[in-house]
Amino acid sequence: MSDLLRIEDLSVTYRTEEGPLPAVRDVTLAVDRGEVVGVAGESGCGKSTLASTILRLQPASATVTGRVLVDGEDVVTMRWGDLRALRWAGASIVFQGALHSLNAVRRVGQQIAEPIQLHEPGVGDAEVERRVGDLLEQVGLPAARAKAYPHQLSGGQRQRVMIAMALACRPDLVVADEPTTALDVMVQAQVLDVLSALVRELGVGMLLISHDLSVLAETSDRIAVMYGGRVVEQGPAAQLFTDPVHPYTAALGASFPRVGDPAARYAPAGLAGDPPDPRYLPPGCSFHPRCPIGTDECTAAEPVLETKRPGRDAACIRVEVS
Ligand SMILES: Nc1ncnc2c1ncn2[C@@H]1O[C@H](COP(=O)(O)OP(=O)(O)OP(=O)(O)O)[C@@H](O)[C@H]1O
Repeated sequence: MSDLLRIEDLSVTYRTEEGPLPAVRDVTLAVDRGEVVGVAGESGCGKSTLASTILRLQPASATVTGRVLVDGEDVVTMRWGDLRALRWAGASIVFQGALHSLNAVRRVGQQIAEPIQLHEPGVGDAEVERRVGDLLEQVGLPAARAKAYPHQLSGGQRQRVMIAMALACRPDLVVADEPTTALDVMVQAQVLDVLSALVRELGVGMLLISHDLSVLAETSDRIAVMYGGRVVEQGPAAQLFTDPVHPYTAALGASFPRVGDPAARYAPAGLAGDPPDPRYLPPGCSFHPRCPIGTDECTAAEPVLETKRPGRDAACIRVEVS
């Protein structure tokens, strides 16, 4: 129970005009201090829903069951006052597309200072300025860039500013949802290196979300792979990438070239078809219609996530325990 983040049996269902849409189903996951846990999967598998629910930023149309414990406190049932205190200071989030969310008419230093001024009103101006300079240097930018406006920075530099903002109040936990997707692959790798090194150095825990398994293999300690709203495999990052247990992980890993390869693609090349619509999940294993080793047996029941090899969990009846 000492995990910084502990997600237990989390399910998130959206109300839609066409009926309930179960975006996240029975997810259990933990992140410790100084640890980077990657969450991988194709578009629509529930990664962003998971990320937003951790800080209770999910839309009002979402019904949440299960628990999201941050430092032992359940975010799902937390009172608003405690939730406000938690955001930024206890846990912060870097969103997908954050690149465009900086205010164009304010200097980036002012924007990094804002969460500090809001959450730590006792900190004086000189100290705030010093911390902003330190944060910029930590993310690999000169402190003097605090005076720059967003348009004076490159995409990679702006993303570094977003990371500095996320770290401004010294949170214990950072949730990063596709933080570098808009950047070219070389810059992506640099920004992620900075981010994961900082997380380890500062003892922060990070949940890093990406559709690209190779990116996660380079930066995470452990990885959870999602499909159809569920975790279908989890284990140590390097092993999961080089020696996948679940056929979906294997397909996902084979589809993405390593970080830095300019030929990076965004769809699993070896996999026919699309991920399922969560409203109309196929019976049994939701991956079976696309699975290279699926049989009729796979349609009978949804496979449970179980330990197949030491430290390696997968939800697939076609994989023997060994
Ligand atoms: N506000 C919403 N209302 C209804 N359905 C939603 C809402 N947000 C997401 N969904 C649906 O929930 C499912 C999971 O979406 P989510 O964005 O969490 O997946 P994702 O893996 O992060 O994909 P992406 O990388 O494309 O954002 C999808 O079927 C999506 O259409």
